[in-house]
Amino acid sequence: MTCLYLNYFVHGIGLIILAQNMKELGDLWKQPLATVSYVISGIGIGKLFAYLVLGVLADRFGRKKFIYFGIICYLIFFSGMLIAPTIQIAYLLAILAGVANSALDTGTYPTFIELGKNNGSANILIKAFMSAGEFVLPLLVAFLENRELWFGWSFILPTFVLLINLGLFIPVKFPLANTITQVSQQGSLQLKAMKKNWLAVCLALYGYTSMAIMILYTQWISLYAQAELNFSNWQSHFLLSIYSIGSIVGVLIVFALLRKNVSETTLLLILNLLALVSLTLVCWGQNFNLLAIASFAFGVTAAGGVMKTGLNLFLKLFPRIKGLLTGIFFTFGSLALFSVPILTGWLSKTSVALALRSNMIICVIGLGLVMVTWGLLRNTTTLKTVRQRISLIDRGIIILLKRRFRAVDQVGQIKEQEHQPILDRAREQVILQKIAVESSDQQLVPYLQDIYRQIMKNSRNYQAANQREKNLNFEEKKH
Ligand SMILES: O=C(O)C(=O)C[C@]1(C(=O)O)C=C[C@@H](O)C=C1
Repeated sequence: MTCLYLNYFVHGIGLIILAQNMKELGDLWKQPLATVSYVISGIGIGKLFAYLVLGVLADRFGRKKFIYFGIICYLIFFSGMLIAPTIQIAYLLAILAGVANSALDTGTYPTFIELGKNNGSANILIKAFMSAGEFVLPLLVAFLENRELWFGWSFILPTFVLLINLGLFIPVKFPLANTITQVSQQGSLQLKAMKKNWLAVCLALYGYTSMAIMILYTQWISLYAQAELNFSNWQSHFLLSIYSIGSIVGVLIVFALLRKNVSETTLLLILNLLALVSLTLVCWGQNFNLLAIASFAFGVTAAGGVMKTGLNLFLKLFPRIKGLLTGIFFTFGSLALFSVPILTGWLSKTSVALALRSNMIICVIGLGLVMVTWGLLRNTTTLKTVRQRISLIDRGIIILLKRRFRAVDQVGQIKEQEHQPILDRAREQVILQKIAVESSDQQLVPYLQDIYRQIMKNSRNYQAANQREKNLNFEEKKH
């Protein structure tokens, strides 16, 4: 299944290749930056129209065909971009890249689930391969620029990888598409319809902002560093690469925290807050080291799995329509892919700084959405959270019971020395009486008393067993 991941390495490159070559493509097509930015928006358009349709079709017709389709579309995109005779054709090719992305996603994600593997870790690996692509490409672009080599090599590399991957992919056998999805009630939220509607709106919009924040950043950071801060070519592209490394680190952190049962809403809240802080530093800092650190931190917090965490939360809200929700969430994400380049292209006519800094507004809106979500979900209980609480209480009870058994054992020893019987009805009666007095909830008294009868029965058995064992040891020593 390596080829499924390799596709995402290429996809990571595809996401930023136009933005990273904006100047060169502008020269090639004899168009200003803003027009190249419009072309980039084509990717979003492609995804926008393809996600829901391809998602439904991939469920029906099997996954492999759609991954083939994705690879072929990407091949046409990467190789065609260099020879696109007009800006319109370039736009069509960008749309094709968006379609390729949707086809890969709708084919790959369900496949991982159908493979029965831990899809959490598969998702992490997908993201890691994507980030690897996003990491390698800016370095390659900077290398080509510095050596004054043809920028087109950055398009030839992914074409080459795709061709190799196609060869690897042909013999791969796919699991049968499993159309029955189990509805997991675990973790489904018990909320009022009104609250749910608001949450759905917030989270769908979060699909937009969480994607927009990343797209805007990757599109403008290198240009901003060059144009506004006079950073060298290498330094400017490095900022994007270090952001990609940050995103990989972020994915690992989010993965680890979610496995430790940190709540999704808390995680989203903290990450979005930190993303805003690091973005502020990037937007207003001047020093390269500071920007590099802030860019890394922004990668960790804004591109390290927050979008996926938002989606997870969304799916928990309505566990019966996961497929549709994934489509809706990614459609909102695609809206961002499509609209951000257009809006920022327009802003860049004023200044590149304005284009980059507009990300602050999106970041604040994203944080607002997460805060509303957090507010709506506060005090709500899920099966998972209540069970977590019970497990914690049980841990405490076990510690106390262990102590009780130790004390009971001591009583047993004293009783044996004093030749008293183990059973002491009077004492048991006192204990049961005390429970009735001490329990603030009278309804619980019979249940508590029953539990204590069991505890004391087990105490007696434990005492008897210990006495027997002691005597046995004593007999053995005698012989
Ligand atoms: O207090 C005692 O005599 C005990 O042995 C302890 C204990 C208990 O579990 O609390 C156990 C058995 C007796 O019948 C009464 C009480």
